[in-house]
Amino acid sequence: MTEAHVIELHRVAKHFGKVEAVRDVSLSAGAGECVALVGHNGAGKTTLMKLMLGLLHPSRGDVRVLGHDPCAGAFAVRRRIGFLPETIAFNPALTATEMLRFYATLKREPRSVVAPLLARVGLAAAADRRIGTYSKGMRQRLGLAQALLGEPALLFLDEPTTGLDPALRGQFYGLIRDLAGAGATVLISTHALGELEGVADRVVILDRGEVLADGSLGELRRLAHLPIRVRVKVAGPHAAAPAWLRDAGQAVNGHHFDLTCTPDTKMALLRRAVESGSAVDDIEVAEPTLDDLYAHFLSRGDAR
Ligand SMILES: Nc1ncnc2c1ncn2[C@@H]1O[C@H](COP(=O)(O)OP(=O)(O)OP(=O)(O)O)[C@@H](O)[C@H]1O
Repeated sequence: MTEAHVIELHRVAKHFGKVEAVRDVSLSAGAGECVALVGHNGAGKTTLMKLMLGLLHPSRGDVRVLGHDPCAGAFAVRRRIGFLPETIAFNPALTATEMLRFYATLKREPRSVVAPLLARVGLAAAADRRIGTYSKGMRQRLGLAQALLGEPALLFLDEPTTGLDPALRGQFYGLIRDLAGAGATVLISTHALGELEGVADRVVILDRGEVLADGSLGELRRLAHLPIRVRVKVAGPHAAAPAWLRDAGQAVNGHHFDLTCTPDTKMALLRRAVESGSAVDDIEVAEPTLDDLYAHFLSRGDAR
């Protein structure tokens, strides 16, 4: 196995009876890479993760994880993998320390790893409280601590931020960035492309079991070539606005014109607005959001 191939899927398909959950998917991930699997409900994200975890056999194609067939179930490979499932149920009567010690035993890790791990996910102060008293965010961090047992080389996180508030989500992603920075390969599945800026090195957009797009957010933005929206506020009424603005823009509420441009024409448009002097009061530039990007690729999928 080379560094470039911590995960390698070649033309993988998975059928459940007549349901084609995954169709002809090829993807790879290298050491230290954080890859997001993004797609609506039923797109095939969990199925793909289960295939990589060796919990499902592919109907077709080849899956290699850390250089091995995950279905072989070799303990030496499994112990290098961490998994945070979409829903994880802990015994509410146990404390976080007791629960993690139990998981540490399963992974053949010493008990001494538990306290530092709980501190790492911000649960040191609550380590000896029963899990039944934990908030959703605390349970999620405990789930992450469980996944981090044994310093895994490969982490699978299935919709890890569902139900977390923005501050906790930020902390969670901070931890994930640190792990990837330390060389772990991280695979995150999510519905929310919008929260992946600065987190994922690569985004794989899935739809009905197929890969619609695979690249960094920058690459996907370039590929989509979505328009940039520019809103210009004029000093007086619409009719008194400079002629170029009345020709190129769409008049909206009161003193505004909406225009669109591309990355190539943006600066020329802004210069023109600035050169209009006191006739222009303000300029707002709205780059396409990640949600716009997601909608764009999904609409291309619909056109197939
Ligand atoms: N064990 C199974 N038996 C039958 N169908 C299944 C099974 N597991 C998954 N599917 C189907 O495969 C498709 C993909 O499901 P999967 O859970 O992988 O999607 P997902 O992208 O993870 O969705 P979600 O975001 O809702 O978790 C769905 O149509 C689902 O109903």
